[in-house]
Amino acid sequence: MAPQGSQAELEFGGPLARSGPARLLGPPPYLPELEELWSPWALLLCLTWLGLQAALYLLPARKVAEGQELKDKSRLRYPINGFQALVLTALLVGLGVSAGLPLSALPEMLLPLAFAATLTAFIFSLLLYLKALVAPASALAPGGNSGNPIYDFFLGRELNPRICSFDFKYFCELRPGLIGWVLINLALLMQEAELRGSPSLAMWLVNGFQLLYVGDALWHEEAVLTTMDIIHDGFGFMLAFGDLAWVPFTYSLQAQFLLYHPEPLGLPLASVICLINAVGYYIFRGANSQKNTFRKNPSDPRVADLETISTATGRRLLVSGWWGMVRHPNYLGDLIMALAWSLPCGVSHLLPYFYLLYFTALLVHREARDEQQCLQKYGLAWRAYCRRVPYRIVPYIY
Ligand SMILES: NC(=O)C1=CN([C@@H]2O[C@H](COP(=O)(O)OP(=O)(O)OC[C@H]3O[C@@H](n4cnc5c(N)ncnc54)[C@H](OP(=O)(O)O)[C@@H]3O)[C@@H](O)[C@H]2O)C=CC1
Ligand SMILES: CC(C)CCC[C@@H](C)[C@H]1CC=C2C3=C(CC[C@@]21C)[C@@]1(C)CC[C@H](O)C[C@@H]1CC3
Repeated sequence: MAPQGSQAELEFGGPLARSGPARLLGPPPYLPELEELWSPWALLLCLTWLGLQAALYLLPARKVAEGQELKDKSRLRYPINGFQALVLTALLVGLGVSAGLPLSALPEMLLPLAFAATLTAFIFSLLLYLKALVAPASALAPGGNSGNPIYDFFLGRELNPRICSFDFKYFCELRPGLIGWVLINLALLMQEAELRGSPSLAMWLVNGFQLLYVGDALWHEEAVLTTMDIIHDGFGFMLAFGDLAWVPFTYSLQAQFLLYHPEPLGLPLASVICLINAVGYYIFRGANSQKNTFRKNPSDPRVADLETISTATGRRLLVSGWWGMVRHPNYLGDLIMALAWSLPCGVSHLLPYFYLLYFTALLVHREARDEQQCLQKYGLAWRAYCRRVPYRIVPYIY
């Protein structure tokens, strides 16, 4: 007869008991069959989600912002209503759940949903590639026009593909993926509550931290207009897949892990993790806001006293404040937050640390690309900045 303790464990873990203890070494317990990946319902759900977010994008916006100047000296206009889309989605989901929408069934569909999102991104990128074949040369991205169809399909030929005022890259960068990510997290939290009686503290922390991150990105939506993704990169498979499939399904890995491997977390450790997230967010937001304020209005009293270097373009570079500490203080804050998102999952497995490792690689690569572009833009002034602020992301280390 099984001991009582193990029966109680089954009651709480229920069907999740199949996942067994988290192991770092050894082969994966099972690999999905092809039939487990494909579901027409998942595709329908994925397209409905995109349709809903597109409809919210088209609603009247509190502000319409102008993008950076393009090759032909024109500027595109972008609606600033991403935060509004997040709030309206939350209201719609809340209404749906109270009317019986089985949100907690979503975690069971993650694999076919991720497959459907990848398929959608692939077909969408093919259409974008075809659209770019008839676009004028001035509309092409500097990097995605090599003539090699596979390379151009991957990196994206057209810089700002649009139909009328609907901007596909700007839409995908922030909305379906980021809002989808917090929705998946919420579904995992709800399923944990159903299975174990209430969500664990670790699950609350991961949900709270990542909701703050997504809310912050949508609140400061205008800042995305100055990122290299919008200004420099074409819209091809890499970004479409990244935005629509990679972000929601891999950025939610910590919450996915916690559902299958509950991690007991005491209040003292939880407080330390909250402090780490708060420090990361403070640096991330402080650095991003300081640069955005300075770029919008260098005489703003919050940045007017900071030391700067002049460049031949007429723009100046900050060399004190956050941007005098390292050359990418915002990346440092982002990485500290990434650590805080993994710590609630304990240290028994590498999977919850996947985001931290991938993100470190992404930011190191991104920093190198940005460095290259700044060197081209600012020449000697950039070299002077690098001498003055020698570290890239982590003071005294890198
Ligand atoms: N979670 C995720 O997956 C990802 C998150 N991110 C986050 O998104 C945010 C935006 O990142 P990203 O677009 O890469 O780059 P940044 O916001 O760091 O912008 C880089 C640009 O800032 C300007 N700049 C650099 N140094 C200075 C200075 N000293 N003074 C004034 N301006 C300066 C330059 O542009 P210019 O001079 O033309 O203004 C440079 O090209 C970051 O917080 C990052 O951590 C980014 C990628 C992925
Ligand atoms: C598929 C590849 C491995 C890489 C794909 C990269 C994309 C996932 C990221 C490229 C730049 C991004 C940015 C963000 C999310 C991830 C992607 C799309 C933010 C929106 C995250 C929130 C921040 O506040 C702003 C970021 C801008 C860049």
